[in-house]
Amino acid sequence: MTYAVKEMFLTLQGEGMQAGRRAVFLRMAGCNLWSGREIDRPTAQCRFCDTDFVGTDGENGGRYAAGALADRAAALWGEGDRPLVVITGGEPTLQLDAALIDALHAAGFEIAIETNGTLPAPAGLDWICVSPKAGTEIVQRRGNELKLVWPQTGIDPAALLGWDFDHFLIQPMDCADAVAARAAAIDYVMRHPRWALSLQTHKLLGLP
Ligand SMILES: C[S@@+](CC[C@H](N)C(=O)[O-])C[C@H]1O[C@@H](n2cnc3c(N)ncnc32)[C@H](O)[C@@H]1O
Ligand SMILES: Nc1nc2[nH]cc(C(=O)O)c2c(=O)[nH]1
Ligand code: SF4
Ligand SMILES: [Mg+2]
Repeated sequence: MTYAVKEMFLTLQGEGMQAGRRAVFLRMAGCNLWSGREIDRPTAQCRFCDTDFVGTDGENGGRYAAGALADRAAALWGEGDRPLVVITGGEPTLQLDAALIDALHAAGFEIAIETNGTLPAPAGLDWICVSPKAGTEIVQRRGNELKLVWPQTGIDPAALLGWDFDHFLIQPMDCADAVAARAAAIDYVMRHPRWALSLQTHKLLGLP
């Protein structure tokens, strides 16, 4: 079994409740809600994606076996305790399995995942962030944080509050009208204080 990796790099977690932590980002190739081709964006299930997850041509990209992938992540982490890997994509649940989780744990990592929630997250993860997309069926209804990109039509945040998450976050959509999206997100949180604002701080900082 090998994993198709778009890119892997060391940065700060930019989003959510763990924002600011040093982390190795492991971006898996491919997604089940969009092909990643611009020509398909208008008809995709998820149309606001800010990420290139096509192919394996990025920094440290390629096809890896579990042990080799964990070794490369550990090399990127280098020295320093509390190593954290954030597995994202694309949609990481298309590929992530027990063998890779075991290899990353054996290398000493805490493992966080960023997922759209349409597929079950495998057992053994240390942090689960689910980011629901309007019009999709979410099967992963428990985790550490639920991070809703806003505004999205066709999804009622109030209906998500019954799910089993510790944190409910609203993240402004990065889009042509990002100023309006930010205002809408602030307005939502001000009127619904069970939600907190999540910013994409890496973009503000010029980090990957
Ligand atoms: C690129 S996705 C990859 C992981 C997974 N496929 C998902 O959607 O959660 C990583 C995170 O970025 C968020 N995101 C994607 N496009 C965005 C945008 N234009 N503005 C704000 N957040 C965005 C997603 O909702 C998700 O929380
Ligand atoms: N720095 C940084 N933080 C992030 N948090 C979630 C990201 C993602 O694309 O999943 C992301 C990302 O792409 N970069
Ligand atoms: S589900 Fe995630 S990776 Fe897939 S298109 Fe949407 S934001 Fe991008
Ligand atoms: Mg990103």
